[in-house]
Amino acid sequence: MLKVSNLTRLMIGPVSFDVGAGECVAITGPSGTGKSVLLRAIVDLDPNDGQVQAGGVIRADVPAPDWRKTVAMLPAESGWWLDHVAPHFQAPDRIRGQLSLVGLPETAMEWEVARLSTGEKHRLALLRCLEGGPKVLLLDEPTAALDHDTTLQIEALLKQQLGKGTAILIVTHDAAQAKRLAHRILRLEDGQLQQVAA
Ligand SMILES: Nc1ncnc2c1ncn2[C@@H]1O[C@H](COP(=O)(O)OP(=O)(O)OP(=O)(O)O)[C@@H](O)[C@H]1O
Repeated sequence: MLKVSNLTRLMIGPVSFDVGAGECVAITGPSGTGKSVLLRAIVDLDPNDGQVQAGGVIRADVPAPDWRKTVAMLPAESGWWLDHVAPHFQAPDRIRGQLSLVGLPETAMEWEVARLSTGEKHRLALLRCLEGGPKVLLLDEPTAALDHDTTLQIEALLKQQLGKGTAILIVTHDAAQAKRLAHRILRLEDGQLQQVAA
């Protein structure tokens, strides 16, 4: 589903790897090694070299906004540019019914952004990422701000996505989470990816 070939950006690469439909690959590695830089390069937020394809779409052939409909990224810090939650979604009424999947009440759609906790922002941003039905999800420490039970709830949602055939590349420092979710674990160190576990 996701095919990365000879990608280079700053201290990374060239790296090549695939993530299949319905497959979850975890990226681990020391702090500052370039895990977020790698995700940002794949989603084409920063200049980089190499070829990236997703679901048969070649990144170089489509405008960036179309690419990001196919490959959606949840950054470590999500962006919020309006005062309230609802207008950040394309179809807030439809998403309202999904808030319980991330442990939030339906009223959260009406909340002011200024009151959101870090974990609430993360959970809402994940629903926002999923709204467009991306084929590939890039997740940068999606549960870093969450308690254990909510983390498991988010993981259940991610497993549902995997069941639908979404490919997931997740950066996590949580070895137990990588074990629970990932089919393969890659470690990024010195600019290169090494498979560390099946
Ligand atoms: N635009 C940029 N220009 C130059 N250096 C950058 C840029 N963005 C990030 N870096 C540097 O690249 C390195 C890797 O950053 P990155 O955020 O990818 O680390 P990480 O592996 O995700 O770390 P952590 O686990 O702490 O989140 C850091 O030293 C960072 O300062």
